[in-house]
Amino acid sequence: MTVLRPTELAEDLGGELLRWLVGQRFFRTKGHTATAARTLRSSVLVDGDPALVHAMVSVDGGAPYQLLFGVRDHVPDALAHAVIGELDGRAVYDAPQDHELMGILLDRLLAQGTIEGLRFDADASVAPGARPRPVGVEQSNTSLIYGSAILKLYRQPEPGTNRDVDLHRALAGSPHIAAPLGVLTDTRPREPVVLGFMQRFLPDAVEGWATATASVRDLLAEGDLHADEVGGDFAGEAGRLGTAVAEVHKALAEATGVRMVTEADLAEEVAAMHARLDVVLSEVPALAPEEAVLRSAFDAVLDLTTPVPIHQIHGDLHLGQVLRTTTGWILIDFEGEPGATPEQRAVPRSPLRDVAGMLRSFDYAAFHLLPGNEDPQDDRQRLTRATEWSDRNRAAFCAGYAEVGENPQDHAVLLRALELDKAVYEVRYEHHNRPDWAAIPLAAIQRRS
Ligand SMILES: Nc1ncnc2c1ncn2[C@@H]1O[C@H](COP(=O)(O)OP(=O)(O)O)[C@@H](O)[C@H]1O
Ligand SMILES: O=P(O)(O)O[C@H]1O[C@H](CO)[C@@H](O[C@H]2O[C@H](CO)[C@@H](O)[C@H](O)[C@H]2O)[C@H](O)[C@H]1O
Repeated sequence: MTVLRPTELAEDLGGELLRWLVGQRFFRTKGHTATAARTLRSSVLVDGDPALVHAMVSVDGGAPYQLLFGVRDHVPDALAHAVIGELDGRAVYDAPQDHELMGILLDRLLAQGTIEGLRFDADASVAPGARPRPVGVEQSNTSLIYGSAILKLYRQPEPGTNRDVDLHRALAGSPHIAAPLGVLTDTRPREPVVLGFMQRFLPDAVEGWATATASVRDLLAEGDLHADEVGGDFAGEAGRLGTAVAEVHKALAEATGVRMVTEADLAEEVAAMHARLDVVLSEVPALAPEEAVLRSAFDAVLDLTTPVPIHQIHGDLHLGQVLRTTTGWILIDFEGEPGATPEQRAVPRSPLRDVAGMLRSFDYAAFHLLPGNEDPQDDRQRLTRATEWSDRNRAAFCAGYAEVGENPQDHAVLLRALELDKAVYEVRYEHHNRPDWAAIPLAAIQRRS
């Protein structure tokens, strides 16, 4: 049985596909109307009922998205929510949600190596026959768990080398990463595109955000106790996390090279901070009162005289990018700064940028339960406790980091500028994605500026 017209599946689905796409978390151009989808490349990976079509689809001429379409005569109830549209009486749906098709896909790739231009290079330990399940957490790409392995399908993969894969390989052997197991590549374009990355799945892993926010909830529930008195105190974990991040930085510096920052690097960094602020100010007027203080915090970096090393870093570090396992902290997702071009992501940066990202995350964890509280008395008490939690864990993280690397607090001017720059980024992110949370980074800027 052949599948509809795979080379024009996106065009044939038309408005139905665009409506579905704009509602997906991986759709990057939020706030814009999508008007036309074009199939750049497609392959039929499974033919029959169900069928599986892999397609690279560009929306309004932008960088293509990796889409996997399932096609069935009758969609079972369990997949009804994944349906995108209907063509010639057959339902077309988001195939990563179909464990039957995703299981067949892995088996085919493992058996043949390359199928319709898609090549899977996998470690011998990846066994066929596993049926996947979804990760079940919010994410920017789409990951599937196949027994002891997890496969991340990049939804908007870039041509050329893939930073996530490269840095995991550079860190091979580190106890703070999940071991790389395989790479799925689209070999058809002149410059191959990494479509997927398989890693060891850590079944005992809990996201840092979940463990940190559980601790905050404990504290806020016990209004009369201090952060160091409640059972769920997080400071020990924050310290160990700081040490793990410093160890990853040390390994990255050794594996990818390190040099001292120059005046030109600093000037470029500061110019980028101002440019980001310009954009956010034009979109979020509530930030305007903080403009002068922010700009002077950024400019202070130009006068730095203490030497600062720069090298490849994680680039997007926050509590959602670290997993606590029974053997310690693991860092995941080395794709780098969100929204940046591959060239910008490849630029060596100060490891303090990652530290700043994590400090911002402690602040988020501490304050995310506060907005919307209507009792002003209660508000003051909870605000005090949240501030205490944030200060305690930020300090513990830096102390843990200083056991291996330089003490981040010895670089107060740069750290402050990087943290404020991250908060400015977050104001925009929240404004577009979670307006109820925009108050969290805004309040942080007001407190720290
Ligand atoms: N090796 C792993 N073991 C266990 N869970 C993992 C692993 N890698 C990722 N996860 C889970 O999948 C989620 C998404 O992974 P991530 O690489 O951050 O994807 P994305 O780039 O789509 O955000 C993580 O937050 C975590 O819950
Ligand atoms: O999912 P990504 O890694 O691409 O990151 C984006 O989404 C994050 C939210 O999931 C967002 O992070 C912000 O909120 C977190 C709490 O949900 C907090 O821990 C982070 O510190 C804060 O920056 C991130 O900014 C955005 O790029």
